[in-house]
Amino acid sequence: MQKLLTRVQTANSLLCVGLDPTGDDATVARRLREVIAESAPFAAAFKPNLAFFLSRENGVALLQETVRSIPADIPVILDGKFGDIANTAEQYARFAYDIVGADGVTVNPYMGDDTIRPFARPGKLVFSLAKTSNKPQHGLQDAAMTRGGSISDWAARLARLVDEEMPESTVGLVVGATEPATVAKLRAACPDQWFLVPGIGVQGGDLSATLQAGLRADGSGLLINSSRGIWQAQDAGAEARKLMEQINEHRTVKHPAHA
Ligand SMILES: O=c1ccn([C@@H]2O[C@H](COP(=O)(O)O)[C@@H](O)[C@H]2O)c(=O)[nH]1
Repeated sequence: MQKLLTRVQTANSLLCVGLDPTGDDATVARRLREVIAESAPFAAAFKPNLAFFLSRENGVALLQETVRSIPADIPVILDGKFGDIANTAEQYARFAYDIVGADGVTVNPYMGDDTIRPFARPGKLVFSLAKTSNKPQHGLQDAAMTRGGSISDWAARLARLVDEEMPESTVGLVVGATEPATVAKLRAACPDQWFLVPGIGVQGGDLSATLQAGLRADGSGLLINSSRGIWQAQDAGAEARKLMEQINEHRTVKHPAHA
């Protein structure tokens, strides 16, 4: 957590650079190096998506090499959406933290509290799926997560669980930029938590509305992810800088004290 806070401050950025590498092996290795080097100055965090590495031979080695090549002061969140019973989750946690060297993970809380607990190690960042960006598919998700009340009740319950049982780690939420109204509800329910926000760019999320809905009073608390938008750009550095600046404009407008 401290690593994230320090990085957000020194880079003055809330941009999370997603690494979803596509292409043949030689292209991918070169492009990963380019994207990381060019976008690092503007990145608050990097988010490699596990699926894009596991789908290649030597994917784990490529992931380890990728994480090693990211500057040590920039947090790496392994997007694995891990979600299984406790003893299995323990194995995933070992993989993410000890084998890959990630600073944080995404988890899928569908199976219950014990899917999250093994990831809650001191200093690690755990982002639990809350409301995902794939809007048309929300029927099942809503049915599961709002069974006992609203999505805000669900988020408040998670925040309580974390406070009481996992105080040594930081648990945030994954909330899609495709539904800014839900971002606002979740921010009201969880005023202090960090939100990891995918869904801008190709998925059509509304960056401006999401920032207005989700920025905390201190102008922080969101990590806005872009994967394909940066990976596919002619100039990954220019794209990352542009996004970082767009995000910061909103921080300035909403929170003049943080200009
Ligand atoms: O709700 C979610 C949770 C995770 N993702 C992941 O984020 C990136 C988004 O990629 P873009 O190319 O910027 O659309 C990708 O790795 C997803 O698996 C998400 O999109 N929505």
